[in-house]
Amino acid sequence: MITVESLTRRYAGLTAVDDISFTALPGRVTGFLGPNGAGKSTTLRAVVGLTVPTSGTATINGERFADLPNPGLEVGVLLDASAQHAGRTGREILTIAADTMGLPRRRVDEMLERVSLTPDEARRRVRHYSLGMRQRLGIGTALLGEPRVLVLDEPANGLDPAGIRWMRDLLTGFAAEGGTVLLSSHLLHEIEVVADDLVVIGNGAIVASGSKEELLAAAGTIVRSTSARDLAHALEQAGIPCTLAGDGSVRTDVDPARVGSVALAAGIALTELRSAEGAGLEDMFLSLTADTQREGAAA
Ligand SMILES: Nc1ncnc2c1ncn2[C@@H]1O[C@H](COP(=O)(O)OP(=O)(O)OP(=O)(O)O)[C@@H](O)[C@H]1O
Repeated sequence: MITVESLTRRYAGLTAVDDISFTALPGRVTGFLGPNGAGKSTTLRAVVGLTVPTSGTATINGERFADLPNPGLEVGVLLDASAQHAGRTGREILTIAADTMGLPRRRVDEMLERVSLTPDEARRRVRHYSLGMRQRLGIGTALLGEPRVLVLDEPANGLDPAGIRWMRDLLTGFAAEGGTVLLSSHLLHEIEVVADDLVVIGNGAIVASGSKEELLAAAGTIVRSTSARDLAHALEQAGIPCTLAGDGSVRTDVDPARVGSVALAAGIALTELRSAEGAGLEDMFLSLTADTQREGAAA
């Protein structure tokens, strides 16, 4: 289990993460989503001890990462697949990791096979690896110590379609055996398929968290008109809070019938009116983060 409690991280003049709390539970895949610069990497780095919080805590099974005696046996981490030493071969990287964790060398061969790196690829230097191969090696390093917790930043990055499916099966299988997975991704379809729980962050603050089903069901109404601004104004005049999403739609928590009657009374022609339920993660994401999206703000 990963527990983040009142975590704040400030850099000179900027609060990257502002008093956030959430948990990633065993047996579940928790997807961590947010627009560029929202604070995802900062949070994941704090969880694995690479960033010191300004205040608050992040713990893995109740312990701070820095206090874990042999962290690789408890938590597998893949934050930046390109951060591996480019001059070493894939096999050398896994061997060094196995030695550091006190694992038998045979684990290296098992892991190369598990992440589908061939003996020939394992002998190549990492600088000659494709992004997808680096990602596989990174996953291999993360899984080497058979940890019960995984923390992954954009794990599907660079993988081909078969690789993405492989990663998906690996993560759901890991959670099905009781493991805890916390992963960030911009690939919303991937998150939608793989995640049980979601934590959505915008501008350093949590804007939503809960089970995927709960969050997708509570998505409200999506409406479009020839002028989104006029529609938003009419809804606000009628006391209905709404947001202008980055894709030009207007989102609100009230039901479609109410929105339709306000539009009719205001003489606004609608081009789309529907319940957001079932609209999927992308719509939910855009509506929740509308205030913090660069494109949304520009629009
Ligand atoms: N070492 C640092 N020094 C100063 N500012 C930083 C540092 N690391 C992150 N930031 C700032 O903190 C904010 C959050 O960055 P972070 O990398 O956590 O976002 P993110 O959600 O991972 O974004 P992306 O989706 O683009 O990867 C950004 O404004 C970023 O510029």
